Amino acid sequence: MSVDTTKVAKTNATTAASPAKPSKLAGAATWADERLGLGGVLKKNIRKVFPDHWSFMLGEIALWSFVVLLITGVLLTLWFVPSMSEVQYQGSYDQLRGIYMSEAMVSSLNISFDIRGGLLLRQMHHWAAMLFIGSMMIHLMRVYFTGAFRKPREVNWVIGSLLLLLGTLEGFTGYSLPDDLLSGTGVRAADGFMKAAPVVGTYMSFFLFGGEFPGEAIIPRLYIIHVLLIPGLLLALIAAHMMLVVYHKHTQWPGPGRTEGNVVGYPMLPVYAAKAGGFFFIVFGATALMGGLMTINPVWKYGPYDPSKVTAGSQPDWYMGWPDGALRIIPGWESSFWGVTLSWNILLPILILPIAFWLLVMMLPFIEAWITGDKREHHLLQRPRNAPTRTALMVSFMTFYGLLWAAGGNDIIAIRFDMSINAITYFMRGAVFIGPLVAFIITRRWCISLQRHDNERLLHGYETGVVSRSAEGGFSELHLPYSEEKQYTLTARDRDEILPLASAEDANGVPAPDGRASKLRLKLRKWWYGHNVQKPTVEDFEQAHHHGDDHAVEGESSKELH
Ligand code: HEM
Ligand code: HEM
Repeated sequence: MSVDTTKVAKTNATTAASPAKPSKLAGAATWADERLGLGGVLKKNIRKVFPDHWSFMLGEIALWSFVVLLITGVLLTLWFVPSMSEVQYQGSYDQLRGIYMSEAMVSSLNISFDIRGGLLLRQMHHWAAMLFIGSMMIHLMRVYFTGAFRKPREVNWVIGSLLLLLGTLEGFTGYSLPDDLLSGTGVRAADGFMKAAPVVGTYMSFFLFGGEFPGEAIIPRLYIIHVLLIPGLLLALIAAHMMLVVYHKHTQWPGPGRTEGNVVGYPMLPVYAAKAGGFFFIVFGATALMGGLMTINPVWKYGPYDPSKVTAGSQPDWYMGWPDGALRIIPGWESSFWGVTLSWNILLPILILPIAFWLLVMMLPFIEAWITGDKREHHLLQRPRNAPTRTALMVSFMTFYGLLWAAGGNDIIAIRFDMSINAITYFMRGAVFIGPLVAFIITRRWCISLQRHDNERLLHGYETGVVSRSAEGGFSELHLPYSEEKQYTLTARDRDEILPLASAEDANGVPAPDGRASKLRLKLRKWWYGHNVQKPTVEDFEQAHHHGDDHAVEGESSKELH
């Protein structure tokens, strides 16, 4: 383990360089350095220290699954034909031979049945897409739950939110490409959603489809968006995301020797590069295994897109499920103005809700900072229990998302559990509002009890399970103190402070222009920290250890308490 003691703010401070050995490699390096100035950049970063924790692996899974997507995607372009011209299928899949379909669908079938390793590639590409979006979401939660989005990492959070949006769009354009029944159903739904937009809707649809739906232009257009436009944007944003991780330095968990001003971990070279590089092969191997063993998107079963067939028995990829759920449970609200119908039942769940929810998630770091007034830099992570309101907020978002997602499968729930689809719809209409509220209350209380539990153990030691009987006949359980290291780690956190606001009035009693906002802010600030439990003071420790605590066994108190 190395400790990087440079101040975090001075992230790019250079260290003294050792003279390079004169060798062929050094000659080449000097040649490149003199022209590109890479030496300085490398010197700064090659020994950069990266802290270690299993949860930091989630961002890496997103990164490496993106690389797998790039590799498999580029290979797929060798055989995929993005054309809607109708041809007769003559390939080796018996059941569809002789049927007319688009060249795109024919090429997808050929990739699946006639090109050696083609099905593996398609399935690896699709599984990698699942892994990419899934790991990105779990990574988002880890960053949020541990407070890693706080100053100075807000911009990286915003970049991450853009990545999430673009990744979802990339997935949608991807599974629209093979032009099978699932693709067509999805694209047709997108056409309907667009047309629900007031005034510009029909124009947008005509613009995208190059005329009336479906036309002959949509697959080539989606293809360019899928293989060029969005991957280019993703690549640029991921590069910026990584550069910011290096620039800010990675956050770390508190522990002995770790402060807000240093980073404890392994150097980039050789340790971290080897670990991360090796991890790429694990992600690649896992995707290959899934692609090789598990069917995904069997386009041959659905057949080519046919507007007269309403259902393919197919579902969109899971990350599209939640707006679909909102669409399924919203009442059929519509209003008419001057002969124009506004379809709220589509506008709200598909256009307004996802954008509003995404904006809210993107703004979370700024909302929290506005409420708490905390302007400090944070490089030490927080345990979720030590930020009860924040943790509860994300759990309520997850509940909202999960319930809408379940509503997206209302037909499957109805069939599998032999239930009335109307009953499920009515239940979900209430549950999406009540569920998140209940989840919020339970999580917050849960976190606060966990905080109490921590304090209890810090002050009175942990239960050993050893019960002893006193001379008087009473029973008591032996408690032992935590190790000094653990005590330090548990108490290495700030006290929550409800910072005062600037006065709502000036010296002459004139109310400040944002007086109302300030009052609201103060109320929210008090609510945010609610009943949080603060870490014990030195006095608490002394009292617990020396004044009649039956359970506590003499132990060391943390010397790091403030
Ligand atoms: C974040 C990145 C990406 C995601 C999430 C993604 C997602 C998808 C998905 C879900 C499919 C449908 C696969 C299927 O038919 O089962 C697909 C198909 C395809 N993707 Fe991607 N993709 C990504 C990047 C790329 C890149 C970079 C390329 C090429 C440069 C590419 C090329 C293709 C091609 C050619 C197909 C059609 C293959 C076929 O279905 O037969 N993809 N993509
Ligand atoms: C294409 C998708 C993404 C990739 C490839 C990616 C990759 C990474 C990697 C490798 C790290 C460092 C290791 C780690 O902490 O896991 C990281 C850190 C970070 N990511 Fe992402 N990420 C992605 C999406 C997101 C999203 C959706 C968010 C949030 C909205 C986000 C916010 C952050 C933040 C704030 C950090 C710094 C965390 C810290 O220093 O503790 N990322 N990302």
